Amino acid sequence: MKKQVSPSIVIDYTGMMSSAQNPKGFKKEELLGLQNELDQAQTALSSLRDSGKLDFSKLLDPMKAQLSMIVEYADNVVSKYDNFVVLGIGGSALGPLAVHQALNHYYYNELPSEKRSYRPRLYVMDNIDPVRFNELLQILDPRKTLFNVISKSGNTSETMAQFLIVRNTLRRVCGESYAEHIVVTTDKEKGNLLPIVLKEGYQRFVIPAGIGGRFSELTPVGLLAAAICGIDVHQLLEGALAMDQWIRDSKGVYSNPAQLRAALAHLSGQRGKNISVFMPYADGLKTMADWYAQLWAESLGKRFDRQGRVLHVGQTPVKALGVTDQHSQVQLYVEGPDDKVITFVTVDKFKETREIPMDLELPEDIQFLSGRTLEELLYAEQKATEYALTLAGRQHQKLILPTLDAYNVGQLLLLLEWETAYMGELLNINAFDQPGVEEGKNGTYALMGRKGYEARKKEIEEYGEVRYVLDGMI
Ligand SMILES: O=P(O)(O)OC[C@H]1O[C@](O)(CO)[C@@H](O)[C@@H]1O
Repeated sequence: MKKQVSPSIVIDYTGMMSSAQNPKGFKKEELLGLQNELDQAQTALSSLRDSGKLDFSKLLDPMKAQLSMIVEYADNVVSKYDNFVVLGIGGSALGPLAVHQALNHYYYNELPSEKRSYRPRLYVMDNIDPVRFNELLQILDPRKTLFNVISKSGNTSETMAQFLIVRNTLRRVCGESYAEHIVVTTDKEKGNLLPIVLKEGYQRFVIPAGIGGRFSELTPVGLLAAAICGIDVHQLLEGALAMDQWIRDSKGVYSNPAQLRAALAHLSGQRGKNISVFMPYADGLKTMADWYAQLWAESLGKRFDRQGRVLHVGQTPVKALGVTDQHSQVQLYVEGPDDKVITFVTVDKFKETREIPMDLELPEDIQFLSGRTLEELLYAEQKATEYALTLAGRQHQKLILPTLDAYNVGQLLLLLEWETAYMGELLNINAFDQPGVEEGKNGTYALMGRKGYEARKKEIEEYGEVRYVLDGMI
């Protein structure tokens, strides 16, 4: 008997399919034509999961057992600190940021303490721009701040640099108790951060070995920051588990949401749509687009297939925001090259409503706004954009969240993670590594003088001895 995941995200893929307005859309049979490959993908992913190589899914349930520890720690520290600062980059920052923005008050940090239930403000320092870094430290009192250093590898230069600066400041300001202001989330056994953690006695949370950074939001990476802000982390996991089960238990492209989304992405890629636009119509989901961009780009942008043949695949993810980008990007989406497939993300019921005041004196041409709501305007704009794209023969689909709450955000995260895994199978690539990033990391080590990288340093310094530069000399 079929079970309903409730309340469930709805995937409306009408705009991808052939219709009177857009005959260029896919026919139902085209998706069914991928079913064999999707079935093979499902079998392959299921054995990967059984063998501990798909832990973003497998460890979801066990993560529930760790939640009480995370929540207990969070509840114990919240009254001691005014600020909670995540230090991390990539998957160690984008997830915490996305969930924070989706589920907390949009101006959470500006709220008076009682409106935050006396919980700390949350900052996510995901870069090493010296101005931003200094300016953050200028506005925070280190004595009232808890820093969460997050690094799966424990080796990332940016995060280590942030950590070293903060540790120095804390030592100077807080003296012997400095270690109480640092909590580290990293691998259980590996990395350069771990020996320091063990030596200096910081509170520690573990990122499971089999979960890569961009798949790690529903581990202590994201759950701790969420629990600190009072987000319902149980519901976040419940939503994720419901989606996980839906995807693992359902068969066939027209039943399985990850198969459907991956199949649509794959077919559109084959038609030369090399760009995947992620366009939420909710400001709370703006940074979800950043999280999705890393997931899609690092997982699927690959030079080789699994047999080592050169492919150079991967759709470029583009982050957009409705309705803001209707006044910036949509012209290009409607009339520019037909190389994009657009995913709208909408919220059926916003947690707030706002009426536009009734004013019968208004000039006739803006009377239509009078007495309506901002959500009505937003929905109308989204639908109108969809229609304009359809008329222009552009493909699009929509993920509809019933509400923007922890349960549905958990579902959304898992859906996007699973469809990425499926897409990796369809492309016959390894979706879980990122060799292209390593080159840059090694180059940085070399240029910064890390031991063992001397030859690389020489190589980089000698590269481009002839330079082409326009420098304003006249
Ligand atoms: O959590 P870590 O190991 O510090 O890595 C941060 C990010 O760097 C990358 O390795 C490369 O961008 C990402 O995959 C990862 O999310």
